[in-house]
Amino acid sequence: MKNLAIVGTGYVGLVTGVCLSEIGHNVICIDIDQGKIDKLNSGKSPIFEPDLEELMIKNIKSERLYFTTDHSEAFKNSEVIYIAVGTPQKSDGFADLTSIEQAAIQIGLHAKRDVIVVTKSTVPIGTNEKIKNIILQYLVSDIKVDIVSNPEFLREGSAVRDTFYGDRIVIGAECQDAANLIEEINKPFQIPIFRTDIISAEMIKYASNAFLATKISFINEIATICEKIGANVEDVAIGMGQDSRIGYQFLKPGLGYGGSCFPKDTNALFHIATHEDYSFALLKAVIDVNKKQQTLLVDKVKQRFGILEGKKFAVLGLAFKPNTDDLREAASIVNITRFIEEGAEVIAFDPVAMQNAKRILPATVQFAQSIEEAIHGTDAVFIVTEWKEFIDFPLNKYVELMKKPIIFDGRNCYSIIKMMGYPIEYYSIGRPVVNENYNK
Ligand SMILES: NC(=O)C1=CN([C@@H]2O[C@H](COP(=O)(O)OP(=O)(O)OC[C@H]3O[C@@H](n4cnc5c(N)ncnc54)[C@H](O)[C@@H]3O)[C@@H](O)[C@H]2O)C=CC1
Ligand SMILES: O=C(O)[C@H]1O[C@H](OP(=O)(O)OP(=O)(O)OC[C@H]2O[C@@H](n3ccc(=O)[nH]c3=O)[C@H](O)[C@@H]2O)[C@H](O)[C@@H](O)[C@@H]1O
Repeated sequence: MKNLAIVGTGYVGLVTGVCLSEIGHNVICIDIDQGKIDKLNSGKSPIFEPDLEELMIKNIKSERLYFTTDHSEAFKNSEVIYIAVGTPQKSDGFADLTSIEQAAIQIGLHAKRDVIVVTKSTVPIGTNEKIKNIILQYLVSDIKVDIVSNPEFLREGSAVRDTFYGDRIVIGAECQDAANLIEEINKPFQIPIFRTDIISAEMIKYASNAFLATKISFINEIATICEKIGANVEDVAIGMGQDSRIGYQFLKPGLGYGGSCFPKDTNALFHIATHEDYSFALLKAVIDVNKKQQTLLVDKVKQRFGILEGKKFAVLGLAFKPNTDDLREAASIVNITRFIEEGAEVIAFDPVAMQNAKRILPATVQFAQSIEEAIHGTDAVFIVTEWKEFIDFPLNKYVELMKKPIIFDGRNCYSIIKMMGYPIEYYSIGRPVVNENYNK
């Protein structure tokens, strides 16, 4: 059992802190956001993540999990300090390392005993070395500092599960004693550990996200061709995935990838390559395909209606994926903004992301309290996030409640065969249109 500090209580920091306390460590989480820390200290999670709050409360009660805004208090007894602050995209495409640099300065100023600093945040190649240099530059106490890169692979919406059942834990280190200690801390998770040097660990994270993004853009391109030739992309993906070298995962076509990571990390890796005088042409294509994919439904609806002015649209799903309240780079934002610009009226519904959405979406967007309220009297429904509620929603209700039942499904929630049994015009991604122009 070790004394650990985690800097940053966002998706990664909070989940990491809670899970490390659950396997027996003493964990203190630090954030500069007083509001977040107050909320955490009152037993409430500031983010929606399945199982997180229950596990958090359990470990607070067991006195293994604490929250503070005071770096000096948090670092005083910590043998290991994890950095899990944000690394958002800057306007030039590179990662913004301001929070990382701040965290490194605070470690330099406040660490009081020999310490291993573990970087969980996704950072450009060479950043761990920079972190070490900043810490040493600001170091007040006479202590030894080692750096370990331990990139995070969890997904939002299944973050707790991913932490307990991940495929691998990557540990990049120069000092083998430091790597041994991080391995020992993680042992109770019983997840295979892969050890390497720091730079390779940094690259593993970017390469993994870029590869997953490539799979998504690839299947989205195949989906577009399927629409043109009359094939069904879902069958194509199954037939491809049966080859274990390809696999089924991340071959789900839709409105492209959103979220806080794939868009920023693909851009960051592209810029890292460019900085090294290499044009990463494949990754550039992945990024371009994704941009086009996000607004595919706008093209489809314009083709169907001509002009959108005066139409009333329901948008089901605002989060960038189900089981999260996160709207960062969500397809809902670009689509809704385009609908409003084109003169349509928009009423939106999401089971958990509406509070966050109200801060981001144009002020004219209306919000419904249920699917029924959202779709009532509308000219078309757009499914942007594949929440289970939408998948399970009785199809006859679209027929009953909409002006004329027309669905543009950006996430292929319903089977084509099932849709054929309803008088609903149904446009999805990479599959034949059902009842085309039925209501015209
Ligand atoms: N969100 C995700 O699913 C994943 C994110 N990552 C990476 O992990 C990193 C963190 O991402 P998120 O958790 O999504 O970020 P986030 O934006 O949700 O949280 C970051 C937190 O750090 C706090 N913070 C900033 N500077 C601080 C400082 N000096 N001291 C203490 N707290 C400070 C902020 O107030 C904020 O609460 C990023 O590099 C991201 O790319 C990696 C894997 C998954
Ligand atoms: O670095 C990160 O932050 C994380 O980024 C992703 O996790 P996340 O963004 O939470 O969610 P995903 O499930 O990967 O979905 C990302 C986006 O891709 C889309 N997607 C995913 C899979 C698919 O087959 N098709 C598809 O369009 C989703 O709708 C979503 O918009 C990775 O899956 C994690 O391994 C990684 O740790």
